[in-house]
This record gives sequence, structure tokens and C-alpha cells, in this order.
Amino acid sequence: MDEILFVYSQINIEIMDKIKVVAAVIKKDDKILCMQRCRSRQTYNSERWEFPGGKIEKHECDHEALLREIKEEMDWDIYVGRRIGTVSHDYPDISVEIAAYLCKPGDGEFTMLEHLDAKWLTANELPTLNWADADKKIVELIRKL
Ligand SMILES: Nc1nc2c([nH]c(=O)n2[C@@H]2O[C@H](COP(=O)(O)OP(=O)(O)OP(=O)(O)O)[C@@H](O)[C@H]2O)c(=O)[nH]1
Repeated sequence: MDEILFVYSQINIEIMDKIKVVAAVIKKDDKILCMQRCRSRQTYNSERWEFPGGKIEKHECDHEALLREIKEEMDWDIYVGRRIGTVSHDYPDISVEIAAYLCKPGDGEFTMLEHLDAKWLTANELPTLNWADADKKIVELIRKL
């Protein structure tokens, strides 16, 4: 029975549409902004670290989605630069495709409206955090920049 369920869940993951997500790698001097997700029912990402961002809505381009998400989550305006890369990851219940963009902070400070914690770390310090599994791949891309 366990084997049947396992095969079924693998098939399910393969036919599931990938959720398209954008993430902002916000760099100030040599430090990058890392945000900690709140405790949630999505246990695999509960309290894990991530780059701020979120799901792209219909009819939105990556740039628009990033500006909207950072405004919603942090009440902050940022400048969106070049795309660092796109990573895919299959979680137990969803499959995500995350496009990560190099960004610069706008004026003023951000307000932490939806996260548990925030840290500014250098690229070499990034692996010290407990990242969401998809983000471990983004961290590797950043370290190769
Ligand atoms: N924003 C963001 N989401 C990520 C990252 N890495 C990662 O696996 N995800 C996953 O991507 C999915 C969408 O992200 P989200 O929950 O922030 O998106 P959202 O704010 O638009 O969603 P919501 O309004 O339904 O809460 C989640 O399952 C989340 O766990 C990341 O670095 N940033």
C-alpha cells in the first residue's frame, strides 16, 4: 500500500502545474537580505529562511510581481535588476519554479509585516541559515556570482 501511495504521489507531482514564484535577492553594499518565514502548516518551510517575494499573479510580469510582493510584505520599494537564475523544486504537496532577481533597496527602511526575522548576510555567510530547500539552490547561484 505504501508503495502504491508513493508512486501515486510521484505521478501527482509530475502532472501538477509548477507554481511560479519570484524572489528578490536584495543587496546593500556586500550584504544580502534574508527573511525567515513564519511558523506554518507547510511544515517543510515553516520557520525556514527565504528571499522575499511570492506567487506571480495572472497577467503580471516578474518585475510587477516583485514590486507588489515587497510592498505587501515589507512596505518597501525596491529596484529590480537582472535575473540571477530560475530554480525548480518539488515539495511534498506543491511544485515551485522560482525566478530570483538581483535587487537594490529603495529609500528608507522596510517594515517586517509577514516574516519572523530578517538578517543581512554576506554571500559566504548565507549557508549558515536553515533555508527552504528550493532556496538552497538560489544560495548556490549567488555564491557563484
Ligand atoms: N516568497 C518566497 N516563496 C518561496 C521561496 N522559496 C520557496 O520554496 N517558496 C515557496 O513558494 C511558495 C509561494 O510563496 P509565498 O507563500 O511567499 O507566496 P504568496 O505570498 O504569493 O502566497 P500567499 O499569498 O498564498 O501566502 C510557497 O510555497 C513558499 O514556501 C522564497 O525564497 N520566497
